[in-house]
Amino acid sequence: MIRARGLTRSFKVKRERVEAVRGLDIDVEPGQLVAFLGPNGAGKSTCLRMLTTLLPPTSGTATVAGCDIAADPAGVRARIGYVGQRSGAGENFRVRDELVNQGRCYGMSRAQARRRADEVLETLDLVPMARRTPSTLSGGQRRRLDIALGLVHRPPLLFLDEPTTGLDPHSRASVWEYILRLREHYGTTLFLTTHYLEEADTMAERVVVIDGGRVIADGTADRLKRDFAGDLVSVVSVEPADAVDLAAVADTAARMFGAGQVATGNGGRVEVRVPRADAALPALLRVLEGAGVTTAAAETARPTLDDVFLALTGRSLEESERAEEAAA
Ligand SMILES: Nc1ncnc2c1ncn2[C@@H]1O[C@H](COP(=O)(O)OP(=O)(O)OP(=O)(O)O)[C@@H](O)[C@H]1O
Repeated sequence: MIRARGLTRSFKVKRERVEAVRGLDIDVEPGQLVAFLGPNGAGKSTCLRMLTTLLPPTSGTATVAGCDIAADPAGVRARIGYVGQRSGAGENFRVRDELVNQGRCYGMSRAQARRRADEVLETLDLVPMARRTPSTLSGGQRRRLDIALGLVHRPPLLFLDEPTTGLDPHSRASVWEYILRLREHYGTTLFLTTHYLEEADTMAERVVVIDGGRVIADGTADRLKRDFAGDLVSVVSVEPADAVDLAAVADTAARMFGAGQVATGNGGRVEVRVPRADAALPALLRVLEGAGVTTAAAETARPTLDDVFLALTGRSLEESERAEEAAA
């Protein structure tokens, strides 16, 4: 459904050159739900805008829904839907008329466009809002209208740029319900961007992590966690922090388990990342006991996609988002 090779885009800002996307290679099979995950400015929207023909690449090639983005952009546009970050709906027409107008833009007859508008209103549970103007809708309803607008011409492939950003948790869950429904009922291929880690984790079958314009990881959330993060085992000793050499204990543990990350911290805490916590915890406790450390508490945690991002980049995606929000 999508095949991109070496897709690159740079911008000139004043005298500086911004490399927004640096050589994107990606293949997406029909029916897949792919989440593009990355921090602000990673290059997600620029990738989407190139794949949807809204922005020409500086170099590279891509075929989307069977059409080449450079040679046949009209063919691409006829076969895809695109829901951008900003709402595509106007303010003057009623919801149903917006959808009918959209159908007409895609060359449908008035009767066809009306029929199709009614179908998408039904699919996205917008029938009660059909006679209202978009400005009277809630954030979540409006987002559903945006998705409906992207679906009027029955595209087999739908791009969504941050479909849930700015929505409250209830509306986010509802938008996801409709996204998943599209896939289940119509087999729509879905390619979306998000910076919500839990969404990418629980909803997408494939997560493509992008940072600094480059894909740095690509796979199922479970696979990425297994390959790049591992389970976290934390053990707290009862000894005062300086009574035992916890760093030496942690080093021993790391050698035993091939641990990815080891940390010893305040309050006599030893943390190791291991492929399997259930196997490592008893052995770690034995190592600690052998070193004369009495354990007060031990716990294990499955990794998150933020742990994957941290392992790959040395930065926490969640923390960088919080810092940006605080600065804004
Ligand atoms: N039209 C433009 N002119 C100049 N620079 C741009 C333009 N569009 C994007 N950029 C720059 O390209 C880089 C990637 O931006 P992009 O919008 O693709 O990131 P993103 O991952 O979608 O971020 P966000 O999550 O904030 O939407 C950023 O450094 C951005 O400032």
